[in-house]
Amino acid sequence: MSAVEVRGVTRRFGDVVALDDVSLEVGPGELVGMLGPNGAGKSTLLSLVSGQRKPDTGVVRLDGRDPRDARTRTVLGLTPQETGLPATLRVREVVDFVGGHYPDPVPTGELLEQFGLADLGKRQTGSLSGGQKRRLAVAMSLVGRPSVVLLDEPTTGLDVSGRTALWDAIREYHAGGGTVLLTSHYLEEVQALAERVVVIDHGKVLADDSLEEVLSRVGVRRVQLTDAAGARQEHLVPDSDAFVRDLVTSGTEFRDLEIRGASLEEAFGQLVNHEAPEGALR
Ligand SMILES: Nc1ncnc2c1ncn2[C@@H]1O[C@H](COP(=O)(O)OP(=O)(O)OP(=O)(O)O)[C@@H](O)[C@H]1O
Repeated sequence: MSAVEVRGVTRRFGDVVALDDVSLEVGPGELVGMLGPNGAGKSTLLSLVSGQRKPDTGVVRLDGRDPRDARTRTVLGLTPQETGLPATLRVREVVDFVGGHYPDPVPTGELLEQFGLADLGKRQTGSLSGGQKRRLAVAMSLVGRPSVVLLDEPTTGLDVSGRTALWDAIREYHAGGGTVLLTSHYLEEVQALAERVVVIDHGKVLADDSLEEVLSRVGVRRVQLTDAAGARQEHLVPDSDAFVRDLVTSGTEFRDLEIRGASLEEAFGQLVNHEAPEGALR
């Protein structure tokens, strides 16, 4: 049985089609990264999987059951994009409160230790830095020993060491058999963590495969050259051999030709800008 199943799901907000016939399955123990530009539909998808919203059409299952049923959600941990922590409650109190909703929570001290928050247990959450709040928000998603965790941009706003520490915590959870579906704007984050990447734009799944496979299917090459006027030009092309043949045939003057594979950012840009070569995507 899939940990997460989304089948033929459409969700509109007024005239906006946030999700357009989306299907996605995440198996138990998988770690899937969801990428897409602002407004692509990622958070909407997570809100359906976590039972906060209902699809207009289609089916959403969490652990084989309806996520709108509170009993289903005892298997779920969630870090939304923004967490409204009660400012006057202490860190320990907030973790105790969330853990109290689950049958077998991780002891609060243990969890705070794991997330480098042990010294902050008595602090009111309103006094935490943005990065500390973010760490607490991710820690809270794991307090109930969930089998599935949804993380919406878990490391946004964190410095490099904070990000690395959270990656380690996510990896540890995953190594223990946990299923993770996360969104990110950091391609390096998806590359560092995910085995599989789902690219969404305008409410549609553009690609769903291993990161390497997605990149190779995009197959973008970056060609740089200096033209007759001495200006450096850059072209992102699907077939650099054909591009150079055409260049030479056309008699255009150039020098200092350089060709290399595109970076992740460039490849992702091609994917979501619909500039990918015909047939490049599934
Ligand atoms: N409650 C709402 N009311 C109206 N429109 C909404 C609502 N929630 C989302 N939308 C719209 O649905 C689309 C998808 O939004 P969503 O938040 O799912 O995108 P996202 O991929 O998570 O973006 P981001 O990376 O910026 O978080 C957007 O056009 C957004 O404006």
